[in-house]
Amino acid sequence: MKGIFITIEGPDGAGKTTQRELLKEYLEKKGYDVLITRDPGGNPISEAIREVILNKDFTEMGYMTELLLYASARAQLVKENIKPALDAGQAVIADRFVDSSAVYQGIGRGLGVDTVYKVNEFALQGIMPDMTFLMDLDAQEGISRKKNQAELDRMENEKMEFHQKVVDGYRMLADMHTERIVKIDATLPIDEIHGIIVGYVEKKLNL
Ligand SMILES: Nc1ncnc2c1ncn2[C@@H]1O[C@H](COP(=O)(O)OP(=O)(O)OP(=O)(O)O)[C@@H](O)[C@H]1O
Ligand SMILES: Cc1cn([C@H]2C[C@H](O)[C@@H](COP(=O)(O)O)O2)c(=O)[nH]c1=O
Repeated sequence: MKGIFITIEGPDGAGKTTQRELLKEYLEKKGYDVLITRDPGGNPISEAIREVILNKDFTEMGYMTELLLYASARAQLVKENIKPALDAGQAVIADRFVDSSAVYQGIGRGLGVDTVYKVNEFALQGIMPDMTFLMDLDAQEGISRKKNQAELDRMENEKMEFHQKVVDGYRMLADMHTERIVKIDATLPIDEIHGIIVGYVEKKLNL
């Protein structure tokens, strides 16, 4: 049996992790075996790559290096965590996936969305999300939600212009993939957003 793969996307601080946890609880109550994970991360190798990518001292990192490091972390995440879980029939909920690369590296860094998907083809092993929820929030509001502004990482430290490109890129991607990506107003209260997500998931899973 093949499981279901749900991703939660959006700019930094948009509420992705909050919604991932609530959806996990909901699906577990419904009897699903759930794996939650994050990209980059989710296993020791991908977490180690994450440390390198987000290190705020590595300001000299090239955009192509950045793209390849995200793809490497994702290759290990797919191999070690996501593929085995889906093969075992689990529900996988990931905080970010390849759409983040499309938007941050493809659009934000200007490498091009096609280049991003081409590079990631090797990492994905044919796996794409069944459903994606986009937490749609303006860039400034997302960054402002981060409690400790002194601890912003290398990506969060980018100029507001970059973060706004990311937000616009997500909106464009959602408009291009309405069959998979659901855009949600992330300024709504947490419970209301959870209710909207549950509505879509119930429909998809016939719950
Ligand atoms: N709908 C909401 N309205 C107001 N605040 C929210 C909402 N959802 C989450 N928050 C708060 O915003 C902050 C960031 O939330 P969260 O960590 O879930 O975002 P994130 O998108 O996972 O962030 P990151 O991109 O850094 O991983 C937290 O303090 C959280 O409690
Ligand atoms: C997967 C992925 C992520 N990013 C960026 C987005 C965030 O700024 C960080 C990840 O931090 P989070 O706390 O897990 O949200 O990395 C990216 O630029 N490209 C990607 O593919």
